[in-house]
Amino acid sequence: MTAAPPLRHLDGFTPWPNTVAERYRELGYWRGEPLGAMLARVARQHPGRTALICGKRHISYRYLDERASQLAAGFARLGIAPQDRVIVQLPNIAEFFIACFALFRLGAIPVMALPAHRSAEIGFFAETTGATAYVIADRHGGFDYRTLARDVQAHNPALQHVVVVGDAAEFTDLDALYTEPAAQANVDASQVALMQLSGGSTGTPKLIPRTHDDYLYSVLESARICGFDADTVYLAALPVSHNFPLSSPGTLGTLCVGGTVVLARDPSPETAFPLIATHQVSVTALVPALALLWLQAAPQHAPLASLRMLQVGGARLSVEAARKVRPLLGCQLQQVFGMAEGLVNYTRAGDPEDLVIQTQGCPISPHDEIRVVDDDDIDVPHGETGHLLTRGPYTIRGYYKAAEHNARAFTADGFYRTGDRVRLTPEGYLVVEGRSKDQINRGGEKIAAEEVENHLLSHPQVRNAALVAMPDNWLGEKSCAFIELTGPSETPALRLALQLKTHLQGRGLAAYKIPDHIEFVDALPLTALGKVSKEALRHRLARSA
Ligand SMILES: O=C(O)c1cccc(O)c1O
Repeated sequence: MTAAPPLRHLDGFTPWPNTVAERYRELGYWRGEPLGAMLARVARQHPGRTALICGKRHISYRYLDERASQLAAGFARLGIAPQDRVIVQLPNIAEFFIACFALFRLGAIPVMALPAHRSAEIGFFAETTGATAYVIADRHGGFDYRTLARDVQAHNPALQHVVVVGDAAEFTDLDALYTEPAAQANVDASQVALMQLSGGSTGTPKLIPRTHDDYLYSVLESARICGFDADTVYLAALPVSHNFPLSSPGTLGTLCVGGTVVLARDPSPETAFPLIATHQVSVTALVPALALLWLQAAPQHAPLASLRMLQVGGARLSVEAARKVRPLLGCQLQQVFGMAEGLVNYTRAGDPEDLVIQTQGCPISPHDEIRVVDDDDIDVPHGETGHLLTRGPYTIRGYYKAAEHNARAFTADGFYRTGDRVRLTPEGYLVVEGRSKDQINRGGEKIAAEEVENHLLSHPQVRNAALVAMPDNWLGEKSCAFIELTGPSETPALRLALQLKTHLQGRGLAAYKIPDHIEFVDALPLTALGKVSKEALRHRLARSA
């Protein structure tokens, strides 16, 4: 016998301090079970049960487990090795799970891109992670991802393999990769399993490394808190790579207890309601904007009799909308306040109606540490509003390869500065009152203001730009860019605004980040310190609304 080599963490990953990690293990939170092994275990328990429903395909646990192993062997043959990063950008189809579990089994690391991402985002992920492969569907939502892959590959020679579900063109056909499984890799559960994406507030997106141990703990505990079991039928309506539908408890939370995941191609009532009826869906998750759409559509449709619970998260749900969930959809509401960096809060079954409607729930774990502080990091009295700081068994200690940013985003003793402003109720539930980070939450899609401003500044006619949130009845917030030009322009404002949007598109920015509204100003208002006053700009928007 040779001794196991000493554990080496991925470069750019910040581990928990050893003593803290030991405590999480002693408590049984970190089980040492990699995500790939979790699937194998559930498949042994429930081989014949349906794991996934994707269109007409019903995929059993046995089949999912086999396909994941076969694809892992195929990925290994391509040369994908443990800890290699692989960008996964797939719609809600079964291959997302087969590919992710294949990578988990190899100890390779899926980077969870969203279908909406374009060359600016994917190029950044490729560059930052040094990914060697990129998994896409040929087309989805009227967009050809192979075109995007060509573009990204041309700029990132390390990205050797593009693996395609569907018509592969010159690339590798995912279906051709299934191979007889070889010996399984030995995956250490304390290693990075996947990378999630931060909504962020900085000039470039941030990547969030999550380990098998911490992610599975959050998923298993979420499943327990939310009452998921083998009879749960979960409808994945939101994009499955997003942290909420992936892990809170989401699709992984369903799969870890032997339930069934129904995949919806899109979250519209027209698509989702028939799926709920046909497959007797018992629970699903939405962002508030979609919940409003469902509430509006419900009276025109047959009752969603099987639906037991609707989870709403990603942005603040209004009290008025929250009150309508039971009368109009006939199910229980659960508020979910979470973040891909870790901390997730749920309202609980059996909570008084008021807590469910008025709060965003309480943390998963008794070992989630919560602080509510003022601008000087001093704790405010219980019940007062302040900045939310947190650390715990599934909250990261650092973004991937971001030492400089990490020094600001975390306290010296490892608390993550969430950028959310909250207060605690007497019961210890959180109420989100706002945020201190420079971000726009557009119906659950987070936009980092600085990122968009940088892209705007690349236009030759733009001297300065400021992106701020604009209240919107439907999405909660939309984005408005205030622009100071380099000089007088001959072009009419409307035409210039369109040119700026086209410019951003041309830079490969995801559509949700393109400003909804553009206003030209002679000079951006400044604070006493000479910084652009976003406060003044927001005021201006409120006045003109
Ligand atoms: O990122 C989020 O908004 C989010 C919301 C609910 C639950 C989660 O896990 C999340 O990451």
